[in-house]
Amino acid sequence: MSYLNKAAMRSKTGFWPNNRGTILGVAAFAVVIAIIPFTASSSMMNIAVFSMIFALPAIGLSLLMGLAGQVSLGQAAFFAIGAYTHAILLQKFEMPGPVAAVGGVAAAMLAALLIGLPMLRLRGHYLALATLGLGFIVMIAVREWEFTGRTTGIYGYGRPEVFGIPIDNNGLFFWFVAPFVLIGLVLALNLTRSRAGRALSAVNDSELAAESLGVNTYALRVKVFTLSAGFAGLGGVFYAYQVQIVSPQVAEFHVSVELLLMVVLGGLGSVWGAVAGAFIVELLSEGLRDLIPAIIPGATGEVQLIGYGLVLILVIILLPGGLYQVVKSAWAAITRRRADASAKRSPVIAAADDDGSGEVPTRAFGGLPSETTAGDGLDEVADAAASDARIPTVSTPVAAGEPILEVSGLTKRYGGVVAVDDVTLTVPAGQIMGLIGPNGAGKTTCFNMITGAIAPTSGTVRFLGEEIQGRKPHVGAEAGLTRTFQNLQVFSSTDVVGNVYMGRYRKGRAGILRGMFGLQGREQYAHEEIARDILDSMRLGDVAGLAAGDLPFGRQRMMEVCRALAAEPALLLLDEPMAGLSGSERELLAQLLRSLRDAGLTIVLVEHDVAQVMALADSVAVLDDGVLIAHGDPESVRNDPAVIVAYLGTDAEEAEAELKELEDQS
Ligand SMILES: Nc1ncnc2c1ncn2[C@@H]1O[C@H](COP(=O)(O)OP(=O)(O)OP(=O)(O)O)[C@@H](O)[C@H]1O
Repeated sequence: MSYLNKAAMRSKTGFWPNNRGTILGVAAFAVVIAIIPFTASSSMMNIAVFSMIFALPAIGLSLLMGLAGQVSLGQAAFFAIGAYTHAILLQKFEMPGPVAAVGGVAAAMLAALLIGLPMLRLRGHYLALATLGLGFIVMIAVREWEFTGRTTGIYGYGRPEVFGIPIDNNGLFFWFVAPFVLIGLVLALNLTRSRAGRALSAVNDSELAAESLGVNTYALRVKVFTLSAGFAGLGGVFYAYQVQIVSPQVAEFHVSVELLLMVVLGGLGSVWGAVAGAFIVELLSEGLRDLIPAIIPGATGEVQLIGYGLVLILVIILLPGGLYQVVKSAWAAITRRRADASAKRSPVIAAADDDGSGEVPTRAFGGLPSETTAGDGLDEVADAAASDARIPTVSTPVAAGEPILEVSGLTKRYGGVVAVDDVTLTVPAGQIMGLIGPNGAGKTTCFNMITGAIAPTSGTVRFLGEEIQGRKPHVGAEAGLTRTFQNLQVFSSTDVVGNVYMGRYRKGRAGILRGMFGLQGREQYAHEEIARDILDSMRLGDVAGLAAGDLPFGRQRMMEVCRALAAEPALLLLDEPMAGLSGSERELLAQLLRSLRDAGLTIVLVEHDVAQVMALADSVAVLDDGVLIAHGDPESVRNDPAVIVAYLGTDAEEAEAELKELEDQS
């Protein structure tokens, strides 16, 4: 099910989540929060307060791990920085509570920014290692530094007051912290559904594809890491208030493990899961505190870590998706049962469930079942498409015939292999250029260098007059250079329309803040409409709501083309877009490409179907062993002896006959 809920987006923009289920969930949570202090015992109240406090860093960690795909093993460091800064500002500088609290959150965010700026440039697990290191540094620093009170810590700064009322019991403190958790939860939920949140999910699925649609992955990750630390810092502020003493214990490794456990137990990628995880781990921690000394006499707090470790291992093995997955599966089972029941009642739906599986195709328009295999029913729709296909908007920043892409001396070496050797080419605007060559000729490497997926060994790439070689793919994408991939790069965590919606990224403006405050509903809705229109134009409207990973290969390829077109590119690089398509799908795509070219779009087409390239392209460039051996109009390239020999590895006359035969066959 797509996050993009049209009706909800039409009706609502603003702070509160724009999804009925979420609003109900938040309202129910608010009611539970209101009731707990009246019903819980004093020991349960204590657990509830700490659950609320730790829910804040857990929400932050859930955003970082679930959304941005980055692991932090030192969330406790930011929690501790928040707690210490708050306590120091209160006690040593006698600042008012709210100012000290803002200082605590700001200090945690600043520390994250300083760590994140260098670390998030690196790929892999560097952030996890850096945050682990930071955790130890913070713990040792506060333990050794006179200013932070060494092992004794900071204390004697008094309890908070709200409108003159001292917050001096667990019930009041629970209500004091609860609104912040509730607001934090709503902000985080809004973020997961926002343009920025969806971009982060896309980055998790395929960083290359997301970058190629204009997503600056580095900047987004730094922002989410900083935001995540802000949540941790706020948790630290409340912790300092609640325990009334901030000592080095707060920065210990086991606090980071506890937070990690909350997020994993709740379910990575689910903000609700992080909050539920906080309650469960606090209960578990209380249970282990009693259980472990009973099993192992004389056991200390360190042994409790073993308990956490065991639970973490068990969850990863038995419940890799955490509680979130359990709830999701249960909900899916309930809705399936409901669908079964209504199918029995409705003869129309029963007829649609023709395989008797009980699974009725979703969004089945125009009589096509949604899970068609490549080619099923497409012959007719391809014919229909010939007359009524709507053309996605294209941008035409330069006049037809003017150079839009200039590649000069482009070279890529991998050790002794020269994948691309001194290629110089100019692509004029408003034309289709075919880039062909035998396997391993260097076509994809050329695309990768032009788009920034890899840096050239030497040479320049100018797009719209700007040199972009060696820059990250989002730089070219922002300027209107979009591509598809030979090896499909599907955003499998979302549905088909969600994939194409991501193509609209460069046309959107809403950032993380607007996303968190839900101030982008209209923009999101408009982009979803465009995404659906593009899917319709490629006859994929019937599968818009399906999980992208469930589509047959050919339709995934078409979806990638739709996604690239959604970006309204000025230059579109297509890497073997016809591979795996049925005959009718190829025809539909060829037709679309012609129409797009006529509308002003410049296209570079890498394709093994030589006949299609010759029929479609205004000019053809031929690579062989990384060297550009021919470039010109299709007819002259077709008859170029060097091309014939390179392609077929035989003498020119024989090769020409073979080529003709191949073309006839295809
Ligand atoms: N990362 C890499 N490391 C080493 N060699 C590479 C790397 N990537 C590509 N190559 C080599 O560079 C050459 C060009 O590869 P490339 O994938 O660009 O060719 P291609 O024309 O796209 O081929 P195909 O039509 O089969 O997709 C090949 O010899 C390939 O083995």
